[in-house]
Amino acid sequence: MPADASPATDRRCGLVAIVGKPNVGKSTLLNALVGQKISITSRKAQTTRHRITGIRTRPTPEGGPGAGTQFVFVDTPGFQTQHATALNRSLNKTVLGAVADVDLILFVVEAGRFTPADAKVLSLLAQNIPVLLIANKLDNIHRRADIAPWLAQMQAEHGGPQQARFAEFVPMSAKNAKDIERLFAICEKYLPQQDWWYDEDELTDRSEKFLASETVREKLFRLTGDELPYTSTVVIDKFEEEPPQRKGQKRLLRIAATIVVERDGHKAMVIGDKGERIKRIGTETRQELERLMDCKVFIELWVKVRSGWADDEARVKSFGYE
Ligand SMILES: Nc1nc2c(ncn2[C@@H]2O[C@H](COP(=O)(O)OP(=O)(O)OP(=O)(O)O)[C@@H](O)[C@H]2O)c(=O)[nH]1
Repeated sequence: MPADASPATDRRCGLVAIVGKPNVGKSTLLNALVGQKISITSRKAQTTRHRITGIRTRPTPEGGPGAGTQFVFVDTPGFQTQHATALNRSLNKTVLGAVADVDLILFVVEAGRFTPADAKVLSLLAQNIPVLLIANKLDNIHRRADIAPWLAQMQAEHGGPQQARFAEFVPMSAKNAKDIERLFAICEKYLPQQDWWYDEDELTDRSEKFLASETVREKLFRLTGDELPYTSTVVIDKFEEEPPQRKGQKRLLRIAATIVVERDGHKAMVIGDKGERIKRIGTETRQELERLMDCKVFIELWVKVRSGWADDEARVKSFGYE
């Protein structure tokens, strides 16, 4: 690096979306790329349209001091759901907005398979953004030679000079550390040269609280489907941290959140039959927060109807931890 060059010129930073039909391995890939702990700060101007699910900053010492690439992974809720309605939901404009102006899209399929559902997801992606075809679960293909004809076919159908839909083809396994390294190296060049938006390793209380409300919100919409209006909100009423009681234990977060809806009907929808749905929202939120923040979580969820029903606020369910 020349002596007068600013470190920022050796930095890259950009938004990456991971999309694909359910069960192709998106969460596994995201976890492998981000690592176990999520580093997140408050929203920055550049990303107000996006919900950040993870950030990974990888220094490149050979580029000089401070050089490296920051990958900012954005959430694509509709693409990530485990339910059959996922594709319908993915048509939602909110979801499409989330991948409309990212720098790179990782389009995940299972190696050796390209189904109509995959084609549907692909058709929803903006044309002007580079898309990498991630042929995941390569370890399930026992003879590597078996994958070659399929890749050749994919190249012919989607990668030819007339139809360069995929910028690159990446056969890999999200469970293989070497493949993840290789994927980083491939992705890097698609992110613009600019300074990082986030500190390399920042994690604040405020951001954890933000992450908690975003996670409840995500589970809420994922588990209620299309019917619940996006005007429903989540308010964090309590966010308290207790240090570990003993060595080797994890800290505990006590969280209370209220889901605010507009109508009684929406409240019933959120609560579900015998409280099943809200219980699931709570359980999935707890599991995800425990994984993301490496702690124990105790979460209480309440549902409130916005218009003058404050007194009717019902404690629906509380969840413990072991
Ligand atoms: N053999 C193998 N299995 C994988 C790989 N990646 C993911 N899986 C498995 O595939 C299943 C689905 O993985 P997820 O990461 O939950 O998939 P997803 O696309 O996030 O699924 P949804 O949340 O339903 O959209 C899990 O059982 C994973 O363990 C891989 O590279 N190889």
